[in-house]
Amino acid sequence: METYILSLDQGTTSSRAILFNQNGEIVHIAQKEFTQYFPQPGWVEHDANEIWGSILAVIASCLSEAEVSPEQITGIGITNQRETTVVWDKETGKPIYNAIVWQSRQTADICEDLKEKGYDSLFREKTGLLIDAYFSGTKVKWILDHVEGAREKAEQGKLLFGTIDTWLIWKLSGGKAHVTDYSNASRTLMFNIHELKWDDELLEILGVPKAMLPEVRPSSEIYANTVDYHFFGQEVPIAGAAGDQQAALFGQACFEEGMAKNTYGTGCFMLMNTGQKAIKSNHGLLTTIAWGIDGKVEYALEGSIFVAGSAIQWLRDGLRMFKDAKDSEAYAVKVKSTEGVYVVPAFVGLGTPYWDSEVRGAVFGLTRGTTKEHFIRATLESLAYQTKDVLGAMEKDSSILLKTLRVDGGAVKNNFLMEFQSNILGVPVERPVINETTALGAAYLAGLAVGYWKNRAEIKKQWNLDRRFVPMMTEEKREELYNGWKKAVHATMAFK
Ligand SMILES: Nc1ncnc2c1ncn2[C@@H]1O[C@H](COP(=O)(O)OP(=O)(O)O)[C@@H](O)[C@H]1O
Ligand SMILES: O=P(O)(O)OC[C@H](O)CO
Repeated sequence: METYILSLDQGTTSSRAILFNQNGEIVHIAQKEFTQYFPQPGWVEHDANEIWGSILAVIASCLSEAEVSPEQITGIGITNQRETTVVWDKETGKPIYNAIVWQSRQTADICEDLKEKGYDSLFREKTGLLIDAYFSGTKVKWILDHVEGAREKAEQGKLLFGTIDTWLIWKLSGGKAHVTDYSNASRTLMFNIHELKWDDELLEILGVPKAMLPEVRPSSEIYANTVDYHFFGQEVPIAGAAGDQQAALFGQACFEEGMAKNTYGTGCFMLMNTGQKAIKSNHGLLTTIAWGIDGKVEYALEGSIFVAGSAIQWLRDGLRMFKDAKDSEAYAVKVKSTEGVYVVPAFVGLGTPYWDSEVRGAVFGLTRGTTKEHFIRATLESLAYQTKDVLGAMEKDSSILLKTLRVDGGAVKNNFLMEFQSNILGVPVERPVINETTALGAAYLAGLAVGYWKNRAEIKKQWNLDRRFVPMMTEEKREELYNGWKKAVHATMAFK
């Protein structure tokens, strides 16, 4: 009987169930989208029960479409949109408010207040993060402040908090396990990443009772079995969990210090493994836990780019320049260069290393000769320049020089972009055969816990190269182009 690992990838817009075999190959994928709620400008919420329903639906369709029975599943790995916050009633299992999504800005005022009180460096020091509405801590506070009677119930231990991994493990185990893993805990603004425990001082400042927090566990471990009715009469071990970006770092087999991956989706998330060292950033990066495994935790530096693939969607839907994102490549290669055109897609501000939420997008260098092709090429190039900005910050903070960059996500199919990325970084860019690195990472974490794979050395061998892009540009050209980008970004930030 063939056996598999089932990976549950709970993302911001859809839930997916992916079956992997022992070679780390995809056997089947099932996917389901769910509702996005925008109750006020800048707010983003999900219905945690709808997410749970979407997970049950994709599990059922994945198994039935692949004709795989539950007893063939050796273990389940979970990976999730990070920071998104759920608070629910321990008795009834009902969420007391919608899940507040990582993108949501509804706690910006709470953050301003904390910053005014001078708490920034304390949070930075202990959690590796910045005080920002992005992270879970102020979202929990918001729910406790806004739902009647919630704080009192939380203090009595009647409410539970969890990021999406915690919520799903709790549901799958029929309420047996209230746990999270180190990588997810490190995104909450409440977890001390050096002492590896919930931080009493920060909890006090945020007004979050400790009783509602999950137990923090390794990323690769059996947390509980599923209750059998979810799996048609079979109990299956839930054996691993990690936040989606950290899971992708694992799925890309970036196990050694200095190895990095960049995911090109709606935005870009770039993570560099820094081993057992938590490196403090002076250049606008986050320090985060990559995973907890083999009795220790390993850390990463992380940079965020808010607009990447969504700039290509803007060309497609906003400017109607083409019908399909993939057409951008054919247009870009019709011209030899952008002829000095730069697009700075700061539609929602700029992330690492600028952290400027007020700035908005701009275009520079237009002439009478500028064509659609130049415009498209310049927009694609902006993804690569932003990635170079992040890498520059990483190299300065870590003193590690990157040898190669591993890439994944929707936009890496664009060969022009990948060639340009390698040229502008001056290092090779490696695209793996399996682009579903997030789900694969979670499968590996679970598989290691149940002995489906022996160790990381075995996993490393399964990483297969699809294509390697090597730099062909001269150092002078690279500098000239990148200097142009830096001038464009600084001019954009000056225009407010
Ligand atoms: N060939 C391509 N060239 C450039 N961008 C692309 C290409 N194919 C997809 N994209 C972009 O990639 C993004 C989708 O990637 P995906 O990893 O699915 O994103 P997410 O997980 O953030 O939803 C879209 O924003 C799309 O515009
Ligand atoms: O769901 P994704 O892939 O957009 O990822 C969201 C990130 O984890 C947010 O930090």
